[in-house]
Amino acid sequence: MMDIFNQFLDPFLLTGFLIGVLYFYFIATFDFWANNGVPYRKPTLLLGNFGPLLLFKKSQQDGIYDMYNWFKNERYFGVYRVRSPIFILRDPDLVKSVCVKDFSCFPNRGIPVNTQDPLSGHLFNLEGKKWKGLRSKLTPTFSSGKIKRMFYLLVECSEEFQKLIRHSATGAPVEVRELAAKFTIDVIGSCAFGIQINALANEDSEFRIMASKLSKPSYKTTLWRMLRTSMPRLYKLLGVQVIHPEVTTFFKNVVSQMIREREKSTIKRHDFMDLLIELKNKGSLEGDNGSTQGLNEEDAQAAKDIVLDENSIAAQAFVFFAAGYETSSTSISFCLHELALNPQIQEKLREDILQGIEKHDGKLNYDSIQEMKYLDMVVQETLRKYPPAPLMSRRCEYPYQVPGTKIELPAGMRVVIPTYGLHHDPDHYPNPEQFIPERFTDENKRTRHPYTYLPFGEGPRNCIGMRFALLQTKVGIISFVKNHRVEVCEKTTVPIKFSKRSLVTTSEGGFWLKISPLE
Ligand code: HEM
Repeated sequence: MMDIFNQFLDPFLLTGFLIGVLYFYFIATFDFWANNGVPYRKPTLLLGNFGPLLLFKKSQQDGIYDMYNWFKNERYFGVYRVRSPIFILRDPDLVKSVCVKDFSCFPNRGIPVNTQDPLSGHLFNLEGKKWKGLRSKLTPTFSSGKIKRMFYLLVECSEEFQKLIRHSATGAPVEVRELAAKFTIDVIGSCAFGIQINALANEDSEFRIMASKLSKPSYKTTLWRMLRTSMPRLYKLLGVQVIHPEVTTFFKNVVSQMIREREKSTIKRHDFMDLLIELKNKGSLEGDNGSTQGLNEEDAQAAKDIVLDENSIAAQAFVFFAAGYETSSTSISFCLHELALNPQIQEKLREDILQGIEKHDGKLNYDSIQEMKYLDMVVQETLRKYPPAPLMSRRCEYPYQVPGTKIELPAGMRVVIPTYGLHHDPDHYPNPEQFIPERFTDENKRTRHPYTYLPFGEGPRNCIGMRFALLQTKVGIISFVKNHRVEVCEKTTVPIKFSKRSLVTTSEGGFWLKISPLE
């Protein structure tokens, strides 16, 4: 007996045994799709079907596009991320079922979160009743009325932005993403945190430093993210903090200081910080009895039960910043890139913008932007060709029979909506690589399935900041195009190469363009 035990302790045998256990652990799930009659591709040990993405050989956009095209005639297919099966939808009717019709089965994204992180309790991460309560509470802060009152803050930032654009219009190549990011950092800083950051003027602004820590993930955070999807239990057990502690401390301090200042002052700025503080102190917004309207009794109670304390305000302001600054600045940059490649579209856009401003006594106001129809089409086409979020995720909360099939997804299954694949499918968008704003005339939109266009997601879990995001993206584009021409230069990359590391769709080497003032 002792002999067998000693033999087992032999380092070679022990290593062999452990390798065997690990091998069976990693392949144990690999028959899941075959057993369920779902089309799939043979996965690779340790990486599943995500090898090129996990090893940074491909961008998320290219990876999703390839997967989407593996099964051209199917409504759905299965893949493995490391060892976890994931169900991917191709049929827009199924997207509608998951996001809207059967939302009660898919209310959460299923991205593991470590709640030890003080900023983790934000809307994007929360689940179940906590999410529903907070979403109902926050929705009125994004109403068109509230955003209209904030518009003057966007105009202030746009004026600073135009000075910087004028300064950069020397005819030499300019990296426009850097400029656009300074603008969106200023806008979100001003509207969400209530402070004038002045990233546009101040190269060393702390907000800019924190923003770059957020958008450029280090090798360490990338590895943690891999662990999060491949071994969520271990990830939670280790209590890993994906957000850098320095970033957490910074945002928490900014918010506590702001709350203290605002509570002493009687001046209203009408920004998100004012609204969040009002929610903290009064439970709902003045003149708004709608935050619990349309909810059943249980959900209305959940909304009332949500108490916004200082930590929670910091977490919401943080997610508005994290979800809003880079998505909008890259959208502005992609749009400028396309305008430089398509001078006739740029000309038509400028006319639309100048006419809109002229109609409103030469002023850029909220209403004039709503009337710029061609601008809206250009922005929609930009978000189609370059959706900032290339995919969306949902988790099945209880066994779900996929409509029109005999397939039953078990509780816990991740379902992915491949936004980038749908936006580049020639069956929905002929010549998908061409930039054609006319795809978004009312008439053309009516000819398409609405669930083939998903830049802001869909259903009750869609982007709460959509209205604000569109507004700041449009103000950013207007600031450029109104008085300046953008052109390609020797440093412009055509076609764009997507970054292999970034979670948000962006170009690998930046967006280099030439800016010149209009005569
Ligand atoms: C062009 C800019 C933007 C794009 C393309 C975008 C896109 C998205 C997408 C695709 C989602 C996930 C939707 C889903 O799962 O169905 C999302 C969620 C979210 N976005 Fe945005 N976003 C943008 C800007 C903003 C801004 C400016 C804010 C805040 C000020 C914001 C706040 C949020 C929040 C809080 C969520 C989570 C909502 C929830 O889970 O209830 N986003 N966004």
